Amino acid sequence: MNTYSNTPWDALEIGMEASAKRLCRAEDFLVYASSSGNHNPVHLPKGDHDGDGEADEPIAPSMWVASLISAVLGNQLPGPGTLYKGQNLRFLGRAHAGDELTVTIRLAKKKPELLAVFATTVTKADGAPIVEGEATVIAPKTKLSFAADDLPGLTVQRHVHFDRLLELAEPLPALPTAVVCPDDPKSLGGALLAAEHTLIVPILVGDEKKIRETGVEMGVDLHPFEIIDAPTDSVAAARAVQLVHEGRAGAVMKGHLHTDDLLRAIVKSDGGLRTRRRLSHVFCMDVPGLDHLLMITDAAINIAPELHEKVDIIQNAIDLGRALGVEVPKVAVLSAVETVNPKLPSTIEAAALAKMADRGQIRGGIVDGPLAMDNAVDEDAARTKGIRSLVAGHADILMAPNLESANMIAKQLTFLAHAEAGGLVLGAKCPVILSSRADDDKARLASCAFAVYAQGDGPALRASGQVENLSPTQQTRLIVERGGDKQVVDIEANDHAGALSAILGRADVLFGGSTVAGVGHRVVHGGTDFVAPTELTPEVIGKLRTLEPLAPLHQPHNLDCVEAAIAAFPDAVQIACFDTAFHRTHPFVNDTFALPRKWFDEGVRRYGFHGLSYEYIASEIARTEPDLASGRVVIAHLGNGASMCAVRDGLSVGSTMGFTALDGLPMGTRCGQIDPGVLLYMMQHHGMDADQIANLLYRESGLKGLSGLTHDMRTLEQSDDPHAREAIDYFVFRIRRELGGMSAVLGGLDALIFTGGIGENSARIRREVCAGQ
Ligand SMILES: Nc1ncnc2c1ncn2[C@@H]1O[C@H](COP(=O)(O)OP(=O)(O)O)[C@@H](O)[C@H]1O
Ligand SMILES: CC(=O)OP(=O)(O)O
Repeated sequence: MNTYSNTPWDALEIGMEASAKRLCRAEDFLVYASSSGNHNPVHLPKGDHDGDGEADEPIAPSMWVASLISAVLGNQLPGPGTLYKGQNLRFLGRAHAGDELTVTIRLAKKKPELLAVFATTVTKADGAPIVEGEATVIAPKTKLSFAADDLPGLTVQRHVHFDRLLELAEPLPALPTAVVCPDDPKSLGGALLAAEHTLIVPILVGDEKKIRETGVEMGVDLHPFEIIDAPTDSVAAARAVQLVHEGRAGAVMKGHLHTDDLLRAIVKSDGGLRTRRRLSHVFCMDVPGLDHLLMITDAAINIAPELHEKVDIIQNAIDLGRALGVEVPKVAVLSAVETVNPKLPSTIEAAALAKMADRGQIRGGIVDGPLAMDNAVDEDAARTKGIRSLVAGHADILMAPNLESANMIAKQLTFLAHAEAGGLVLGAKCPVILSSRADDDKARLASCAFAVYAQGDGPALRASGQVENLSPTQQTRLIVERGGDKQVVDIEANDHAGALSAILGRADVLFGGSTVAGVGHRVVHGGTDFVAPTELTPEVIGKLRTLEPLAPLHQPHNLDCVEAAIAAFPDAVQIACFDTAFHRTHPFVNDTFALPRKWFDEGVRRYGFHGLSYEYIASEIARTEPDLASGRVVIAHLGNGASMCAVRDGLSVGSTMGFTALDGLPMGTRCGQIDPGVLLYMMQHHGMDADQIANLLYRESGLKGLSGLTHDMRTLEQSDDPHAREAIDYFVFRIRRELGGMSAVLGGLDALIFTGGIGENSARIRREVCAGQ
């Protein structure tokens, strides 16, 4: 508590000084406007000072700045008991929100009858004075002190989080949205308002006559909008669902129809928008005074969810939180108390949910419970109760025990704490915007903005491409895909540096006008040192170069590209993501060779590769097949390089590739698993040196070596040559053998997933691998 005491008139001495610093905040200007009644827009956030239609930065009201002088006089010198007699002011400059101001007063004169005259100045951080003047005060006669914290707190009813999200969402691509039955002014107005703010492109689905009549009644022009005539509510809902299937809509918005009618079309098992996730509703609330968004779930759909349903409800909310920019959302599973009590079933479920999250059954956030409302959102309450938790006091998401309690929390916040609420239904193939008749414009816009975030997968892909046939004997080609349009361009390039410069040459055509802020690189080998994405400094590049002998087909080219990209974009941040990193959760038995220990310690171990591919697949499993996220999964990445990975609970527990990307499955030109005795034989009986053996194993073996024809699976599949057939048979045989071994390691198998050029495209290989399984 701040206690101030004064200096009575008798003790004041000429030259005495006091000062205070104060950061100007937009809230201060709002409080001033409210208490003084001065609503001059130049002092208000978002005010338009010059009438050009654009919001200007608010200017601190001069009398508010001057009031800071009175604070120093009243609190410090002379302090409590001081009364103004007069103050003259000269305003020399202006302050804005964000400026730090320093107020200084200096006693210039003492006069009879307790009068004291102070020179007063207010300066900005750069020392420039913005106010100068002189204060004459009646100083206190006797010693006094007071406690500042005795004042009541003030909360300004602003919704800064929504304002910020809307500002950030408006420049994003507008989301094509099927608006179902917008045939009353509220729902049509909400859709048109969101379109005006470039959040959605509405497709109006419903009774066309009624929609047009509503447009006339509201005096709005509906020409720019597509209207799809659907005579009844249920036909309109079904048509909206169809628009999503056709890829024409990325969200559905409820208009003037019963929520049940809309949801019935969405959850329809045949042709609806169901995923394996349960549908749930999330309220996102901007609560005045709270420094972050607060999400509450489920206040609208699941009445009394059971444990497994709560898993989906939490996961939906975490996914939305992440889409809204909360990196690791903190989830408080609420009950009436924060200890597990068998008489309160919600406490037992909360504890189970927290444990499930620890074990990876809920992902992407931190889940803790049971927590009571006070210690979920208030740090002091959590501290007082001695709760040690990353969530307590800081919850982003409140998971309520049931619909009634969630609904009450959300409504209390809206109507008692003046929160603004937007909401979405999640868990379907696309977000469903459910606004309520009570929503104001900001709430409606926020719900649409949430849908834009929920539907966007972070940064948008503007173009992709690859270089093919990088060899002196073939015509090298650059293939670029952009918005469904594919272009194939012949390029002059014999090596990776040439290929990269061809790519960079196109970058300007593709992204003209944009600057490159960052470049992400796949780097195959991270060794023991690099287990997470790492910025590529000269020192890091040096260390990665030492790993080139362990991945001669990849590492040197990866690093050549890094250096070419640094030269092309010197100001961009360059990040390496490692193929080995995902496998660092392997148990020792997978990673070691049965060699003397010193070799393991020196880094001679099974690293495993294709980790970026496996990590992506694992994240997609969690997103699209949550039931499998904690399952036993084998992923077969079958491309020119080929390997398999055993995944349990989303983590790699084994890989067929080893110290180098040679081991395991046979590949396009690599041998895969081989008896090391073969290499000794080659050295001892054929006099082959390391380079010759490396060339044989990396470039002349695998499908190419066995078939004697080509490394390319497409050509082998079309060939009648028996050696081609045998090469494919060997490929399939080794995959099946590894699959058996991995299933044993996992203690069973819940799913086998294929990826890579062969895995994705060759139905024949998939069929032969799975035959009889
Ligand atoms: N339709 C297809 N049928 C069979 N194999 C295919 C098909 N399309 C691509 N492939 C094979 O995929 C392999 C290349 O896989 P890919 O993952 O693109 O390569 P990389 O490992 O070099 O990234 C080649 O053997 C190619 O023949
Ligand atoms: C590690 C590896 O083999 O990679 P790729 O499949 O790209 O050759």
